[in-house]
This record gives sequence, C-alpha cells and structure tokens, in this order.
Amino acid sequence: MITLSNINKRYLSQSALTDVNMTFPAHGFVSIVGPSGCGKSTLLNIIGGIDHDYQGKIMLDGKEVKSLPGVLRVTMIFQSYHLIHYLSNLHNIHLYDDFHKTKFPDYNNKMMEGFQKVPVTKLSLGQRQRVAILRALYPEPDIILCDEPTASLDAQNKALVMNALKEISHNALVIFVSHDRHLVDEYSDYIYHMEDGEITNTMTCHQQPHQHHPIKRHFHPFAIFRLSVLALKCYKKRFFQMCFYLSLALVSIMLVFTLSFSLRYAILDYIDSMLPKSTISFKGAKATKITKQHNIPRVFYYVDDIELLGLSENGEHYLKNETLFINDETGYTNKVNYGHLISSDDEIILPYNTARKLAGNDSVHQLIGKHFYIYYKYRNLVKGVEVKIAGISMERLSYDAFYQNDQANIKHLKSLFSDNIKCTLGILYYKGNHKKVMKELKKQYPSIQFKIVGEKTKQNMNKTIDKIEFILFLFALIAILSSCFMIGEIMYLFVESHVKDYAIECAYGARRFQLFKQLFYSIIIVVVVGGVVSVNLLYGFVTILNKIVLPKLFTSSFYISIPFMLVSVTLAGVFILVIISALASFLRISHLNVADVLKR
Ligand SMILES: Nc1ncnc2c1ncn2[C@@H]1O[C@H](COP(=O)(O)OP(=O)(O)OP(=O)(O)O)[C@@H](O)[C@H]1O
Repeated sequence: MITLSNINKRYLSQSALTDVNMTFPAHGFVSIVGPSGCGKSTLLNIIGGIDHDYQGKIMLDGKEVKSLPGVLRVTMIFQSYHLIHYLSNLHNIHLYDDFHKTKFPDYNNKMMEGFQKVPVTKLSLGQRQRVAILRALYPEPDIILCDEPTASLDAQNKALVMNALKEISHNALVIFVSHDRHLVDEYSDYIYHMEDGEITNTMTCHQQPHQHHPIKRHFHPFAIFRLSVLALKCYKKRFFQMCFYLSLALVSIMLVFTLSFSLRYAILDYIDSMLPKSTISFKGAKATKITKQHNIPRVFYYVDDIELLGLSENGEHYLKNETLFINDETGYTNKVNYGHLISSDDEIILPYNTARKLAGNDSVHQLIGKHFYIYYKYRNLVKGVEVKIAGISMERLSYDAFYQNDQANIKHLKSLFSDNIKCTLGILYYKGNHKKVMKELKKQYPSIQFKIVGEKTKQNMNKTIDKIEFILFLFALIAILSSCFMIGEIMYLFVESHVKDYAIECAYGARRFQLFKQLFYSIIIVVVVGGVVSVNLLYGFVTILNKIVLPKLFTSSFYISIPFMLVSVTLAGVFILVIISALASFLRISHLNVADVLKR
C-alpha cells in the first residue's frame, strides 16, 4: 500500500499542493479528478519521482521511501505521448530496458498491428498514444501514472486504451487523471477529488503489500552508447558541424607539429652531415698527451701558429696563384675509389672535388702517383713538404681537403720548422657512448677541456626551433581553443534540442549519470570521427607535400614524416579540451527539470 502524507508543493510564491494525504492500494484503478490547475499533474510528477522538490512523506507498506521508482517499477503515460522521435516504435516501447538492464516479454503486440515498422514521426495521434501505452505497459509496472492519456483519441482508440489499462489494473496500480468524467466513472475502482491543491475526499485501502514480479535481467552493454549514436544520427547537422570544426582545428595543429618536427630533424641532420661524426675537440697545454685507446681509435692535433696554405705541384717555392687553397686536412680515410689506401706518412688521398680542381683538364686518374707539395706557414716562414697522391675517393665535399695519416702533419711540421712546435688543440674520434667517453676523458686528463663537436651548434639550433615552435604552437592553440569553444556551443545547442528526449528518458528511469554517459559517448564519437578525418587529411597533405610540392621546391631530400606520438598526444589533449568545452552541456543536464520540460 502507498501512502502520501502531508505533501506540500510550492512554485515560487504559489502553492500547488497543500497537505495532501492519500492512500493507494497495491493494485486497482484509481482516478484523480478536479478542475484545471488544481494540482493533478504536479501530484503525478511527485508519485512518478520526476519531481523531488516537495515537502512531506511517501510511504510504501509502512516504510518511508525517497522516491517510488527507486523501489517499484513506475511508468507514465502522458497526454502528449512524449515518444522519442528518432527511436523506432519498438525501441520506444523497450526504453525502460536501456536504463535498467532488464528484458520483459512483449506485451499485447496486437495494439501495434499495421504500424510496427512505421517511423514515429509518421504515426497518427492514436497510433502514437498506443505506442506510448505499450511503452508504459511493457516493463510489467507496479504503478502506471496516466495523465489524460485519452484526451486526443477517438472513441474506438479510447476504448482500446481504457480496456488495456483496466486489464493491467488487476495486477498493478493504475493512477488515472482525466477530465472525462464518463470514462472515470466507468473504469475507476476509486476516485479522488481535488480542488485548489487539496484532496476533498478520503479513501481507505486494504492493507495489501506490493508483490514484486521477478524480472529477467538482460545485460545490454551498449544500450546507452546506442542511444548516443541514434541521437547524433538524428541531429546530423550539429554532429557534422562539431566534426568539421574539430577536424579543422586538429589538422591545423597537427600540421604545425608535423612540419616543425620534420624541419627540426632536417636541420639537425644537415648540421650532422656538415660535422664529423663522433668527434670530441680538446684544448689544453698537454693536448699531445692524449693518445689512441680502445674507445679512441684516432687522435688528430692541430699545430699552434700553423696555417695550411694549400697544395701545389710546384716544389721550389710557394706561389699563391699556383696553389689550391685547402680548408682542411681531414685526417685518415679508408674510402678510396682509385689508387690505394695511405701506406706511409708521405702519402695523401684526395676527395673527388679537390682532385678535379688539381687535375685541370686531365682525368683525375692521372693524379695517382704524382708528387705534390703541402705548403704550411709557421710564424713568418712558408715551407712545403712533398707528398705522393696514393688515391682518390669519390666523395664530393663542399670544401677542398686531403686525407693523410693522423699524426703525419706533426711529423712534417717538425721536420720543416723545428722540434719545438706546440699543439694545444685537436680532435679525437671516439667509439661508444659520448657521455661515458667524455667522463673518462675528463677524469684521465683533468687539465684539458673537451667538447663534443657540434653539440653547441645543435643546442643553439634546437633552442631557436623551440622558440619558433612555441610561437606556432600558440597560434595553433588559439585555433584549437576557438574551435573547442564553437564545439562547446554546438554541443549545448544539441543538448538543448535534445532536452525533451532526456526528460522522457528520466521519466522512464534514466538516472543523471546515464544522461552524462550519453553526452560523454557523444563527445567520444565526435572526437573519434574528427580525429579519424583529421589524421586522414593530414596523411593526404603530407603525401602531397612529399610527392609533389617538396621535390619541386628543394633539391635536397627534405622529407616530412608524421610524428605519431605527437599526434596521439594532440588527440588526447583535444579530447580533454572538448570535455571542458562541454561543461555547460553537462551542467544543463544536471539542472534538467524533468517535470517542467515534460509539461511544455
Ligand atoms: N512549472 C511551474 N511553475 C509555476 N507554476 C506552475 C508550474 N507548473 C504548474 N504550476 C501551477 O501549479 C498549479 C497546478 O498545476 P498542475 O499542472 O498540477 O494542474 P492540473 O490539475 O494538472 O491542471 P490541468 O488539468 O490543466 O493539467 C497550477 O496553478 C499551475 O499554474
């Protein structure tokens, strides 16, 4: 037995219900009648658990309950049907299952004969009301609340609905609100009269406890997700708008990241190609103490006050215009394409570009075995040392150089000038981890300074690119924030146009967290679709740039590659931003006034 005790309800300054005391049996057909505005719908909303803002107590079999739908199966039939227009008839009827993970046998499908597959929007009023009634009957309810369910029906449909309700009232409590006194008198077991928010008569019910029928539990893991998909399918325009803005913002931010990422690597690679690999430069009075070791296979000293002037065929004396200026003595090489490898300190190997210049009009092969002079200037003295060209490597350097044995220059300079020449600078080639080698060198030679060649240049370049990237990132962030703002607004409009459907779902047992879940799934779907579209667009852009645009703009092999890690982080970040932008929509749902929305 259900007892309402001292129920009071106010709308601002106006009182809608005053000290309402009522009892209802476990089953039967109870009608509530009264003039318009006397508070009938307000009372049904309180019994149906969609209005919690009241004073008073609701008791079930002598025990106070917070809301009846929490303990009993309560369904509602509204005057304006309140079907969810983007769900099928059957899905509308089974709506209760989506929020309760239940499964009931189908009830009286005869009522749907002839229009089962017709979309809700194409049903006649009578057909809509029949679907609404089947929806209320389907979960074998303990209580059915009917707010003028027959108001817009013809006589035949009225009889059909009333007979169905009467039949179910043998096992459940039917609370029926209507202005149709004839129907009320014909079908009711008991009638309550209301006036100005007060009950004007009393009723004594038999003490009959409510019987709970067993329900078949049916786990439908995607019920809420399916509702989100169907809602997005219905509000396609808003869904596409959200996906469009998101994809646009994502493509722009990911393109910025991809370009700057690829540019950084291209620049660093270029710097790397200009610098000798795995080399450490050193400086100190005792520089010559550094010798070859297992992890330092080569050491090369630069002699102080020495200037390398170049290579000349002329051995008598230095003539500037007959001497090919050499930027560098590059140390040893084991790459030789013509001739042979260096076998003594008096032999050198030429890279192809230098050989080409020295050979003049002749073929470069003819240089092999020829004698040349390396001219050095020490303080004010210029002297040449004779060397033989052992071989030519096909390497093309951007500067002129020659290769010789690592310590050959020291030997030559000592013999040319004096034994006292000093070396305070040099480079060494290491094997293995540079940090470990540096640590060992610093420990072994504490008075000598060591630097990884090119490290500073790379650091400076990295810092410059960081600054450029930061500025680009700020622009991209502005783009993404404004897009998220737009998405938030569209999402809000989507929720606003969807608000009645949420209210119907609440009337059929949806809890707020299930509505939040629906919105959350909608956001996931938008982000996933936006993400997939933008990643594909990005891939397309990058392919076009790599295959068509870049080969025409650059001769070098500059290649753009997509940093997938960065793309994933961007997607995750954008997902969080979209969630934040949808906060207003979540708030709208949390403040949803179900009774109010259903009344509209
Ligand atoms: N959301 C609301 N805000 C302010 N007042 C309201 C609201 N809903 C209902 N009321 C008022 O509360 C009173 C009771 O309304 P209610 O809808 O319960 O009456 P009713 O008996 O169902 O009327 P009807 O038979 O015309 O549907 C009325 O005076 C109405 O104006």
